[in-house]
Amino acid sequence: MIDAREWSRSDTIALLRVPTAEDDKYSRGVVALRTGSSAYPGAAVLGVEAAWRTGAGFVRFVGEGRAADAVIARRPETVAALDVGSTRVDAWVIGSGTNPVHRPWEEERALREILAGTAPVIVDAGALDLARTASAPLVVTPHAGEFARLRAGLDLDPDGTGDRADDAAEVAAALGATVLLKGATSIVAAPDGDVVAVSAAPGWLATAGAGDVLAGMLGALAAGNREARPADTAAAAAWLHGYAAARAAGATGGRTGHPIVALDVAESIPAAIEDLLS
Ligand SMILES: NC(=O)C1=CN([C@@H]2O[C@H](COP(=O)(O)OP(=O)(O)OC[C@H]3O[C@@H](n4cnc5c(N)ncnc54)[C@H](OP(=O)(O)O)[C@@H]3O)[C@@H](O)[C@H]2O)[C@@H](O)CC1
Ligand SMILES: Nc1ncnc2c1ncn2[C@@H]1O[C@H](COP(=O)(O)OP(=O)(O)O)[C@@H](O)[C@H]1O
Repeated sequence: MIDAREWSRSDTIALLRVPTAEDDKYSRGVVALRTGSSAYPGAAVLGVEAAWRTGAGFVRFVGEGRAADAVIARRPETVAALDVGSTRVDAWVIGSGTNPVHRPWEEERALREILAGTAPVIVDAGALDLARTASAPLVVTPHAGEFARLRAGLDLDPDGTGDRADDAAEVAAALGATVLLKGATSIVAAPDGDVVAVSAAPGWLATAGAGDVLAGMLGALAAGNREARPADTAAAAAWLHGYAAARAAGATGGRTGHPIVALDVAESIPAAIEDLLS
């Protein structure tokens, strides 16, 4: 049984970058999201909002129709187009708000190209089935239901051993990728066998769209920390996500707090970062 180390507030602070006079919008990190769909346009909005609020210098959205319109209506700072061409991308986010059962072949081809690239890719929800085909550095972000499906796709017992750290480490080794297994306590397993547990979040965070917010945050942290280990970036994103949720819910300092929605978490990220840096 793996003994997962608990990820801390100070571990998270070490991954937060304060921009300097030498920075520009590109050096702060360019995130591209290929997320959302006509069925789930909101997931695209949540991820884009979270990426901006986590401090990305440039957020691109790849898509069209309802999702692209909703993204631009909420965040006109975003550059939306049908592809990124040869422009710089420091990290990709794919899969949130998509369903592999309804994936057109052009979409699948584009996702496979991203997964064959060199920039790190955050693989969420409806793109998880493609993770095993990737050569790019990956962080996969399944919830418990998606994790069981991911294991089945790797010919592993979907139920695992019941020990989440062991089970996540097994998937990380099988994929050669970092696994962020979400839950009340999230587990981050690196392909080298290192496992940490992240438990900064209040129960109020169990709300639809919270995972879409996390994917956008992780994209921004990965884009801004290109030298960091993907597992450290993933753990820092999960901790900051939990802390931003606690702040949004008024559940810090031992207080019980109140209900929140996913967009509240994204909006609370800047103040959460300010707290950590002061
Ligand atoms: N506003 C938007 O646009 C939003 C868009 N979204 C997008 O929707 C898409 C579908 O994502 P999804 O997670 O809702 O459904 P799916 O992956 O099909 O699995 C659901 C089944 O898995 C099981 N299950 C077991 N454990 C579980 C757990 N811990 N957490 C959750 N489920 C768990 C459980 O089975 P049960 O336990 O009920 O038998 C459940 O019935 C995806 O693209 C996502 O990005 C959402 O983010 C919402 C906001
Ligand atoms: N009981 C809980 N306490 C704290 N955080 C939780 C709890 N349940 C889920 N979470 C967190 O909420 C988020 C839910 O993500 P996910 O299931 O992907 O939702 P969605 O697909 O609707 O965006 C994850 O970050 C997870 O760690």
